[in-house]
Amino acid sequence: MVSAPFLVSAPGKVILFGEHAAVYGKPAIAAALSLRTFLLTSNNAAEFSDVVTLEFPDVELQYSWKIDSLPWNAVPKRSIDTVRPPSELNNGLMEAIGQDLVADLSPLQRSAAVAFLYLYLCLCSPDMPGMTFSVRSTLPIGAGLGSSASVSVCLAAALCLLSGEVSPPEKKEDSDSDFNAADYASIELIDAWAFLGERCIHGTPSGIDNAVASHGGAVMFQRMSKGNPNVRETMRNFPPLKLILIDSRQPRRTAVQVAYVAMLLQKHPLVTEPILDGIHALTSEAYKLLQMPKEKCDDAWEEQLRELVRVNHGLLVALGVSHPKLEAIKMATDELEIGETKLTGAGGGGCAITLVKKDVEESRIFELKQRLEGHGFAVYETSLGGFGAGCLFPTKSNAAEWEEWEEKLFSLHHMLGLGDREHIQQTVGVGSIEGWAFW
Ligand SMILES: Nc1ncnc2c1ncn2[C@@H]1O[C@H](COP(=O)(O)OP(=O)(O)O)[C@@H](O)[C@H]1O
Ligand SMILES: C[C@@](O)(CCOP(=O)(O)O)CC(=O)O
Ligand SMILES: [Mg+2]
Repeated sequence: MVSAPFLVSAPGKVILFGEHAAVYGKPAIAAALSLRTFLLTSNNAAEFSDVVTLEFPDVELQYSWKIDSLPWNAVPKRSIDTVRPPSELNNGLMEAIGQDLVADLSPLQRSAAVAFLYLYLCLCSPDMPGMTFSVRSTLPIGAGLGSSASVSVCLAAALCLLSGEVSPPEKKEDSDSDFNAADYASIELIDAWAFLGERCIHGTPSGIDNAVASHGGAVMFQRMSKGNPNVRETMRNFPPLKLILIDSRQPRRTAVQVAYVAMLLQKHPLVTEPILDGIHALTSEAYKLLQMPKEKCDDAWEEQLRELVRVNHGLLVALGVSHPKLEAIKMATDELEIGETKLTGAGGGGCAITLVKKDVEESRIFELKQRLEGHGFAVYETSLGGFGAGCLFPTKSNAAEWEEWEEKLFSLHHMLGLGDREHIQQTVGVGSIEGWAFW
């Protein structure tokens, strides 16, 4: 069991193939992003020792609850012989959280607050001290890069650490080395709790986003039904793909997009099922290609991968989850013959990825960026396949900084004038400062 203050962090993700179909038990391929979410857990001052507080400045949310007014009685009893939480939300607890505890919040804020309350009530106890949970992210929110899962993983990790369900990770040299069984068990547990957070945020997640946000790297993921364990194949020799990530800046919510596909499937099963099967088939082909030894990754290999990107986008358009702005991005990359483009994540807005052709001159990529930025789109430079969830504790060498971080980086009050989210990555970011350890 650890005590505050401490930081946890988890990455966003890019789905390369298979979004939406993943919700229906088809395989999907995704990789962790270098853009991440950070959560600071700190102890409240004495006068606020009876409240638990959320500070989520990215969604302009600040909310406190009196700890003893929370519905502790509605928390389901955990079976003593199962460590992992069930994969379904408990209806009684969801009803007890209901609308009253999160009144006046926008849907964007409410889903995050409900995810927090659900995990807090399940993992903590009324006798814990008053604490503040402050979230900041370098990820765009609601843009298909798994911000919800990275927040859910951060919440699950912090609350599991506080309750003693997991211990801080051993320090490792890099993500692939030094397998540690205790850390593996811990991150599996964090992943399972984070899945429930994702359920609170968008109803029927496949689990791929929280799997990548907790474990990091690149994975092939397949959700299994009837209590069978999900498939999660780590793709170790993931080839270095040249990708451009473009945010249409069109806001949308995953919950709405996923519900739309569910409606289509119910209304036109004979039409929709073959589309999902087509996505399944192309993801399986892409998986084989991405597993090829390096010497076989030639021009023909690259072309096949790009073709699959194009087909995947076409099938997502058929499912009705594109958006005119995503089509404008695709058209620009097609016109400049940069490569093949698909939407990534739930679509309806948010991000697209372009798999760039090998021989494209930098000047054309520059032109593309200018054109896209001219339309108000954001072009992200990021790398794929990094670390999963990790944590950072105060040490002798960083003790002086903690107070400043709490005040200047994570507080809603101080943050409002600050603007630049990249500041957080430079100040406490993974890779920017020493001391992070990953499960
Ligand atoms: N930085 C953040 N602070 C607070 N809540 C966040 C943050 N990022 C994401 N969320 C939560 O995740 C939701 C967005 O998730 P979603 O619609 O799945 O989009 P995506 O995961 O593609 O970004 C928000 O409504 C909010 O509840
Ligand atoms: C549409 C879906 O396949 C991915 C959603 O990702 P995001 O929330 O848009 O980042 C849903 C899921 O797999 O849970
Ligand atoms: Mg999401």
